[in-house]
Amino acid sequence: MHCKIAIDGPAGSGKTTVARELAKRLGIEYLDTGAMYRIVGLYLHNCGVNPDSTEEIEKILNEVSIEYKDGEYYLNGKKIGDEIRTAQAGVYASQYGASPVVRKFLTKLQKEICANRSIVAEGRDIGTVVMPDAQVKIFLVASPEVRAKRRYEELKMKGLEVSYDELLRQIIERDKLDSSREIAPLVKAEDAIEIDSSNLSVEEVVEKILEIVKERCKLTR
Ligand SMILES: Nc1ncnc2c1ncn2[C@@H]1O[C@H](COP(=O)(O)OP(=O)(O)O)[C@@H](O)[C@H]1O
Ligand SMILES: Nc1ccn([C@@H]2O[C@H](COP(=O)(O)OP(=O)(O)O)[C@@H](O)[C@H]2O)c(=O)n1
Repeated sequence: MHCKIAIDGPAGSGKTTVARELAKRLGIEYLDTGAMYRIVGLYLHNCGVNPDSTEEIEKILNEVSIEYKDGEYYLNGKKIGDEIRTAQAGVYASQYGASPVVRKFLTKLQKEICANRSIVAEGRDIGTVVMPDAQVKIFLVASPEVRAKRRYEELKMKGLEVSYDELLRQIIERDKLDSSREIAPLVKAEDAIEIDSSNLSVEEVVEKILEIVKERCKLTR
């Protein structure tokens, strides 16, 4: 039986770090759905598409192909790099991620990737929309200040010029956008287990989730 693990939560709560480590230890696939929203958001922004225009978005997405191979993403055959990891790309992902057309396009792809395999998928609507039948659903949270500090350290390490205050403002704005949008909002799934990582190390979060996985997925590792 496949083991499906959904990790949802706001920006900087630790989803990517924890999901990657879990997938590695369990020897199963991993999917970062946020990267897909960043790819589409950045592309639509660069095409000058109005986030509110369904027609314009539909027209562009009809000519877009996104592939996911061995943990790498390709947009129209071109491998995606760190250009999607900027704070601004996260803002575009949020802006265009509120469009029903973008969500339909990406959710279909995400469901195809998650089908018929054990996988750890992370994002905002995995436990509610992409993998509602996941045996393990985690809602990973942390205070906005802790999340902004983590994102600040992360981007600084990448050599990017960032301001903590600006990151905090963007994180609070994205939280609001993500949780208040009409379609597939960031909400805790009824059967999700909430974990606050504000005062936990990565290892402590991973261990907590592994315990739940072993119980629900009957995995030995
Ligand atoms: N529990 C934690 N304690 C300290 N730092 C963390 C923790 N979880 C994640 N981080 C760090 O915070 C930054 C953001 O984590 P990330 O996994 O990208 O969050 P998300 O995917 O939820 O946006 C990364 O640099 C990561 O190493
Ligand atoms: N399943 C998902 C994943 C991301 N997103 C959107 O994409 C944005 C960027 O997602 P991300 O996971 O890369 O962002 P971080 O949490 O890493 O900052 C989020 O703020 C959401 O607006 C979404 O709507 N649904």
